[in-house]
Amino acid sequence: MAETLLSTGFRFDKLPENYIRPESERPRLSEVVSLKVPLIDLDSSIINRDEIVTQIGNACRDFGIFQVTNHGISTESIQKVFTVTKEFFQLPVEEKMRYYSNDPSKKVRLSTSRYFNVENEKVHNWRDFLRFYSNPLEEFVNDWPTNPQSFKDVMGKYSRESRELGFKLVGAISESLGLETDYIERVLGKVSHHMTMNYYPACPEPDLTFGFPAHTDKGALTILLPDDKVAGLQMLKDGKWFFVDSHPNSLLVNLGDQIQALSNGRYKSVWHRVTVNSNQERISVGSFLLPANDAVIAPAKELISEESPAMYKSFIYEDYDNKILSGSVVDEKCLEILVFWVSLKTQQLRVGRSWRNLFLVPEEMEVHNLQSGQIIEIHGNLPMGATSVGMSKICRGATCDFSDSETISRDAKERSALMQELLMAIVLCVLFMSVEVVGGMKANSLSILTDATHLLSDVAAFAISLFSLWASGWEANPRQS
Ligand SMILES: O=C(O)CCC(=O)C(=O)O
Ligand SMILES: [Fe+2]
Repeated sequence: MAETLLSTGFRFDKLPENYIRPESERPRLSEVVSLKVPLIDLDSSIINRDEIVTQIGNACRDFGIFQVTNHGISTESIQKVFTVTKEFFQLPVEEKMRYYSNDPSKKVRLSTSRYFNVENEKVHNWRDFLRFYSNPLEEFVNDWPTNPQSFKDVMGKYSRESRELGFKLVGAISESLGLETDYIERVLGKVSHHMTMNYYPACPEPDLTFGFPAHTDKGALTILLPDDKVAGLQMLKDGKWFFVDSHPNSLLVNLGDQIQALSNGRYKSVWHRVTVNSNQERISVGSFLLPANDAVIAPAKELISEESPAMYKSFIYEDYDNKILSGSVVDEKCLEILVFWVSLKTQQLRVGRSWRNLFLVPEEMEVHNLQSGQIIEIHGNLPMGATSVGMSKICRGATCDFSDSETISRDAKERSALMQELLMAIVLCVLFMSVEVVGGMKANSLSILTDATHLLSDVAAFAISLFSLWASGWEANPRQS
């Protein structure tokens, strides 16, 4: 196990084979430029609260990530968090290994790469991390590291402060959606709070790997202490990756999947990733607000209307979390699994049988009225350069059963059968058309020739339908939903 940790003091001069990403998945560092994300001053004695709420709402809508200043956490407290983090990763390996585990359900856990079991990964990421539960503090603090000595004091204080700040922000986010201030907090229930200390050592070949590959955060809200001296955090905006420029003494706030679901997709959990650096290590500390395991997450009914139907099926957070921890949605946004996908594929296709009258009539898609047990579409929404498998799923009541290879293949079979029928219709039309063209010319009959052109328009219509069916099998990605 120890050999998988990176924070051993050993300096590699070449990237080990099992960290090298395939060509198409590499970070292309030289092509990425910086982007300033909105910077919001939370001092309500200077700025009117309504204005703060509006700014937060705009940032959530347009970026899914923003920075806050005057957040109430002292620079000294933040500095101490960085120092403790650095000291922890500098501890001798044997000392750190007391906390090492590959089991993602552990409440205090040092590990490496992503959150899942590193043994199941094909390609690792250039990152070690310590993740620990932090709420209620009394329940978990005893199991936290005792070394460095100030660990419990510093991290206990910061976790309490950042959690409180998280709740304030969640309140403002609720208001910005036109909901009651405590709406999101009520839905999240007895919120869990986790902290993660990330350590990205200097990397010999940063162009070939990631510190943390593209992902969205699974919870409601993340408050991140970014390393403002060493760049690394990138976000996806309008299909392009940007380095996030962080303002000194500010905290980065990014939305997680649960806010995307609760807001019925008005706000998006932001795709982000971390790249590494050839001569400098990088540190960051995340503070994660997560729903209670039994919280039922669904789009707020106030945000559902005729024009804006429910985009997500309701689900129980624990099922969602288990799906992520299983590692089976690596590189995908798990939330997209719950999307009601309004497209030709989920609309009922009624196919007229006559070769002249073959047509596709989409029946009313009753997104709001989908009952438990009905098939909804899942589609993996992948970061650029990654590959995915299209998926379908069946939801039972509020919970969702995520296993669906059967439905995937049934769906693909249906599509392929329809495509064959359309193809047959096109062939028949072209045959008849050819006969009519030849016959019409021989008989000098304008009416037969006109009928042939009519057939040509049918062929065009079938071809468009065929294309639509084919395209409905494409998978979504961060650029195209
Ligand atoms: O290290 C960073 O800047 C980001 C880390 C992150 O995205 C996470 O812990 O979820
Ligand atoms: Fe993250």
